[in-house]
This record gives sequence, C-alpha cells and structure tokens, in this order.
Amino acid sequence: MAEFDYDLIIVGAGVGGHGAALHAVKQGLKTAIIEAKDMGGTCVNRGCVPSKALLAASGRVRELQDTNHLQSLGVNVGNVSFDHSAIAQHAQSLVEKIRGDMSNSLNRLKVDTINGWGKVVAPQKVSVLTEEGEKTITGRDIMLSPGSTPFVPPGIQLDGKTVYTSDDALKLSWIPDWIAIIGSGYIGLEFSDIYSALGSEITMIEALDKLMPGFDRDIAKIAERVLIKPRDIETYSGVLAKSVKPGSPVVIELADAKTKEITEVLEVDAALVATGRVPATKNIGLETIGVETDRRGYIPVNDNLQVVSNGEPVPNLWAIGDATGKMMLAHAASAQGISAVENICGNHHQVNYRAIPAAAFTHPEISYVGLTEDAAKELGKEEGFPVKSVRTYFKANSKALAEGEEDGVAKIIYRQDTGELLGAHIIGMHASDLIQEAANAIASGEPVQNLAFNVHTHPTLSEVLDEAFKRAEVKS
Ligand SMILES: Cc1cc2nc3c(=O)[nH]c(=O)nc-3n(C[C@H](O)[C@H](O)[C@H](O)COP(=O)(O)OP(=O)(O)OC[C@H]3O[C@@H](n4cnc5c(N)ncnc54)[C@H](O)[C@@H]3O)c2cc1C
Ligand SMILES: NC(=O)c1ccc[n+]([C@@H]2O[C@H](COP(=O)([O-])OP(=O)(O)OC[C@H]3O[C@@H](n4cnc5c(N)ncnc54)[C@H](O)[C@@H]3O)[C@@H](O)[C@H]2O)c1
Repeated sequence: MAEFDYDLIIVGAGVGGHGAALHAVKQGLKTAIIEAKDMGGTCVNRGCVPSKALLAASGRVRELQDTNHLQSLGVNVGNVSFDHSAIAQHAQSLVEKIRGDMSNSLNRLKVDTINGWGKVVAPQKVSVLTEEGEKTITGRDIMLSPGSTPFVPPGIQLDGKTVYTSDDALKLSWIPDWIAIIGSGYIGLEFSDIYSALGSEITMIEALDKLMPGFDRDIAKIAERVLIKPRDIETYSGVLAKSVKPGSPVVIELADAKTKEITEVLEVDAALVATGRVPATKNIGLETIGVETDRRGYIPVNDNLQVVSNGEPVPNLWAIGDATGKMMLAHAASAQGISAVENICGNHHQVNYRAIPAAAFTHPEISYVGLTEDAAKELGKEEGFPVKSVRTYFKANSKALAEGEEDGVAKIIYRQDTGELLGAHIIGMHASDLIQEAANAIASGEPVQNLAFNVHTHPTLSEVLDEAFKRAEVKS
C-alpha cells in the first residue's frame, strides 16, 4: 500500500493551483486539488477574465463613439448604444466557459478535485470540510495556493450595491452617473476605463502623492495625460477616503493623507473600493504546524517556494500565488506553481520575477517588465554600473499612424556597460502584447545590442521596441 494518498495535495484551485496541478501530472505525480468555492479562483471568476470581457465591450463603445477619430479614417457611424446587462452577460458566459474548461482539463488528467475547505492538520496531512462531512487525506507534499481577497480600509462600509469592491463591480449591475473610485492602481485604472467609456462621471481618489504610484514615473505621467485628463475624471492625490457610507447618496469623507484632517465631503451615486488585496491565509492550519505569516498575512517562502518557519524551510510544504505576496498576477502564480513542482521533483528551479511582465488593459494599454527607471538608477548606484534609457514613440510608427493610434511611448532601461535590459515600459495600443519581447529578452539575458539585430515585421507596432533596441548606446 502507498505510504500517502497522494504525491501532491494542492489547497486552492486558482490559476496558481491549477497550473501547478497540470505540471505535477506531467511529472507523474498523483495529485489532488482542493477548492472551497469556484474552480479558477479570483482570476477566472472575479478578476482577469470578467474584467477583460468588460474592457473589451466598453472599449468598443468608446471607439465607436469617438466620431472624430473614426472620421479621420473616413468612417461614419450612427448612434451607438449598449445594453449593460448584455455586456455583463458576455463577461459571465466567458467566466463559465473558462471555469468549465479548467475543470475538464483536471478531470481529463485524473487530478482528484475535492470541493471543500482544506486545512493543514499535521505535517503531510490535510483535512477537507466538504458538504458530506470532514475527511483527512495525506500527501507526500502539500502546496498552499489560497490566493487573496479585496482589502477594505477601516472606515469604509460595503453594501455590495452602492459601495463595492471589484467582486461586485464585475457584475456590472448598473452604470452609476457619478462614481468615486478609491485607489488608482490596476483595478482603479481598469474600472475608470470601463465606467468612463459607458458614460459615468468619475472621481478618483489616491492616498499617495501621485496617481498610479506603482508605475514608472514617465509612464504614469503619460497615462494621466492620455487616460485621465481627456475624460470625465476628476482626481485627488495625497487624499484618503477616510470614511465611506453606502446609500443614496454615498457619503465619502476625504482627508489629507498626511494630517488625516477631513478636507471635504463628497456625495456620489456609487463608490468602488480598489485599495489593494490581502492574502487569504486565515484558517488554513498554518498555526497547527508552527508557521507564522508575516506582518501583512503573507505566507513566508524561500526562493524555492518552500514555506519557511523560524528561518528554516518546513519539509514538504510549499506555497505559491497571491498568498506569498511576491507579485499579485495570475501568470506569476502559475509560474510559481510550476517552479514549486520542479523543486518537489528535485529539479532545482527559481522564478525570475524581474522577467515577469504585467499590463493594465486600459485603452490604450500600459505594460511593463523589470525595473522602473528610478529603481534601475538606484541599483546602478548601489552596484556601480551606468544606467541609460531610450524612448521611442508610437507617432513615429507607420502601423500606429495607419490605425490613428499615435498616442504611445515605449521606454527601455539598460546597463550602458553590458547592454543588459533592466526594464521596459510601454503605453500605447497593444502594449500588453508588445511587452512580451522585452520580457523574453530579460529572461534569456539577451543584451540590447543583440536584440537590435532581430528582424521585425514591417509595418507593425513591434517596431516601436525594435527602434528602442537600435537606438540604445552600449559602451563597454
Ligand atoms: C479585478 C481583478 C482583475 C485582475 N486582472 C488581472 C489580469 O488582467 N492579469 C493578471 O495577471 N492578474 C490579474 N488579477 C490578479 C489575479 O486574479 C491574481 O493574481 C490571481 O488570481 C492569483 O491566483 P492564485 O491562484 O494565487 O489565487 P486565487 O485566484 O485567489 O485562488 C485561490 C483559490 O483558493 C481557494 N481557497 C482559499 N483557501 C482555501 C481553502 N482553505 N480550501 C480550499 N480552497 C481555498 C479560493 O476559493 C480560490 O478559488 C486581477 C485581480 C482582480 C481582483
Ligand atoms: N491587469 C492586471 O494585471 C490586474 C488588474 C487588476 C488587479 N490586478 C492585481 O490585483 C491587485 C489589487 O489591485 P488594486 O488596484 O486594488 O491594488 P493596487 O495596490 O494596485 O492599488 C491600490 C491603490 O489604492 C491606494 N489606496 C489604498 N488605500 C486607500 C485609501 N483609503 N484612499 C485612497 N487610496 C487608497 C494605494 O495607495 C494604491 O495606489 C494588484 O496588486 C494587481 O496585481 C492586476
């Protein structure tokens, strides 16, 4: 009889857990995955997938209503109308399709999917609370991928109808005339794109001094010029939403982020709380095996994704995805899952986070990989190497001009002595696809002077990065 029920038990079937399960089967591991709610987790049910469906539909509305732009291409359109519930249905159908595909892929590969709440009860042992009762299973290795949930700052009350997080916003139950969006990160930006295209007036409130604080400074400035200023969006930075009360109207007390003094009271129709996410690491049994989460609740892991307790890896226990707090992105979660499985199988592997790209799917899109220019310069100072950057513009690109989409910039940041690419940042049409070339170059370590010899199809937007590689000046 086998010593364990499974080679690998995965707790949480988000994109991270799912990716790990597929890779585990490929490596010949007998695998079970436990999911308490919906196959596919946040990304598929309450994140990437439905938000991109809403962005696709609202983006079309924006494009078709931009009569000046269309006329410049010689196209006239009549009145454009939309049905917000049909747009919501498009998103929901996509969620169901992808969720079904994910379940089928696991069934096909004979991964046991167990519906219920999983909890580590002892080393190599997990209990699952299912509708039929509790059962305990054993696994040689256990991987935790419980993901994250929206963070709601104290003072903000949700009712799910007038004050809500992305979980409810994605249902698109109504289009408020005036909505406050609290937070100017990814979710705030993507929803300001959706709501402004569908006709809402927006007030965006950001606690830090600058809008879009997570992005490269240059790119954030251009994003403000392109995505915020020309639209019906009023912005506050350095301002906290100190209290938010649901109802009609929604009442928001704004405070100076430094002094915490109330500066203004807003009355709006709705508020979207987009103030970050917190790890879902409570009640998963970490305490029973002596593992403490960090101050913010993340599961501590080492570079091999082994869970760490008192500075030492806990044998046969792994953690991946949003719950580790490395990079809250779907593809980062699945890359970690694959990497952890490699380590479980004894093939040493580490994720190169600097080569993981990210994108905000606004119109136009923003994307990046690697370091911001400020971070690269800081690193250069510490380690003693020169850092340079080059900008190239969509308005000098034939394809962008043909599309009438000349608003855009690409910036690459590189070591001037070796040509190593340290970061790339793009705002412009299809930026989310264009960034992959830079991500691959960082992953493979190909320096800019070599990238400059790669031939790009003409006329394509990919020539924006090609131009940047060609203009880089490496002096060894
Ligand atoms: C609105 C929005 C848009 C986003 N858009 C993008 C995007 O475009 N691109 C991108 O890369 N990322 C995007 N993200 C981020 C992305 O969704 C997450 O990074 C990703 O889902 C993380 O995957 P995960 O597997 O770590 O966790 P999750 O997807 O959160 O999955 C964890 C799963 O574990 C389950 N679970 C938790 N505890 C237990 C337990 N004890 N027992 C059983 N099951 C349990 C949960 O029910 C959940 O299904 C977006 C997020 C949001 C909110
Ligand atoms: N396209 C994508 O890849 C995508 C899309 C959506 C979400 N996500 C992921 O989901 C995570 C959560 O997204 P998010 O936008 O909620 O978080 P975020 O961390 O990107 O942005 C949150 C913003 O809210 C601000 N803030 C916090 N408290 C505030 C307050 N009381 N008043 C005003 N501002 C306040 C913060 O300063 C920050 O700028 C992100 O880490 C991201 O990785 C990714």
